[in-house]
Amino acid sequence: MSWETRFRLLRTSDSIESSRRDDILPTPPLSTVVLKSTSNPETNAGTENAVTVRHATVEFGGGRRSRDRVKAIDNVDIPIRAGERLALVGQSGCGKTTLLRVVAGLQSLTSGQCEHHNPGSTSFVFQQPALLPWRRVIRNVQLPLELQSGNHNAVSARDAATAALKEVELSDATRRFPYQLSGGMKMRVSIARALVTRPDLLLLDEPFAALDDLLRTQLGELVTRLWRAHRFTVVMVTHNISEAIALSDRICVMHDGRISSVLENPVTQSQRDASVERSEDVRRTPEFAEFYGVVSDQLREAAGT
Ligand SMILES: Nc1ncnc2c1ncn2[C@@H]1O[C@H](COP(=O)(O)OP(=O)(O)OP(=O)(O)O)[C@@H](O)[C@H]1O
Repeated sequence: MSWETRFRLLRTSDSIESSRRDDILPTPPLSTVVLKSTSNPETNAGTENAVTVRHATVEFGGGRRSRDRVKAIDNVDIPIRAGERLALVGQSGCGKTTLLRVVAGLQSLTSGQCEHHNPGSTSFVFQQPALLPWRRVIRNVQLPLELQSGNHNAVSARDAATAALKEVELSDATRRFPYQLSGGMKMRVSIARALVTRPDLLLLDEPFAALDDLLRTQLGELVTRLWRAHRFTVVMVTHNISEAIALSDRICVMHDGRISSVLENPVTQSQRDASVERSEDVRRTPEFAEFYGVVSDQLREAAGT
């Protein structure tokens, strides 16, 4: 089955399919997933939500033996506002990645709904950049557009890839192969590849976890700059509280498959329209320290420690 066909098979779980998408796409090797979206004015009335997750439950494994079944997420309700940056935090195994995969349309639900309200595309950035080693940087970035159009030599795709690489400050590396790049450069290529389709929704699954602190901060600032420029909706999984505070508008604390609290982030809200570029400046503010304490307390409370 060609990648193009596989991508067409992926779609949002408006009415949830029972077929396992995992069977279609065992480990997505690309960071970009294009989704068809639905628009339902009734369910989005009076709101500006990009996605609404309702009573979402995902159960894995066990067959008929209920004791072997795992509820990765359990009756989760979360509206994701258009243009916001939502961070998912919580202990390992609490269901963050599963929820993100549900939003991406990569994970079918056992029950409940995930509805995308606005037409547009969704891009996914994984922890591993997963670049195709035989393709030069520019052709890696072009790939989602080629898959969308079926045209492998479109000048427009090359132009869009060139522009996306400029945005991530990699104009000098367009002709290189992935093996010629550092870890941070590979991640920037992955971000450029995610942005080249001009997504409405950007999903990040611990994208910087494998990188050192400085690089992590710089890439976080890059994502903030890109978000300011394009105002797409961002949902990000992270284990790092500082990163969640620096890069989100709301923080969703999860525990044991459930959402235990959703916190409005006062730090980025006060900085939202200010031109604070260096996240170190944000991290030094008293608001940051105070909110860090609030998020830590919520995580501890959720875990009962
Ligand atoms: N494909 C699967 N088959 C069986 N169980 C799964 C599968 N995927 C996830 N799980 C289980 O579902 C639960 C939630 O997993 P998930 O990966 O969503 O957690 P997480 O919060 O992202 O964890 P981490 O922070 O360690 O990445 C865990 O108990 C996990 O073992």
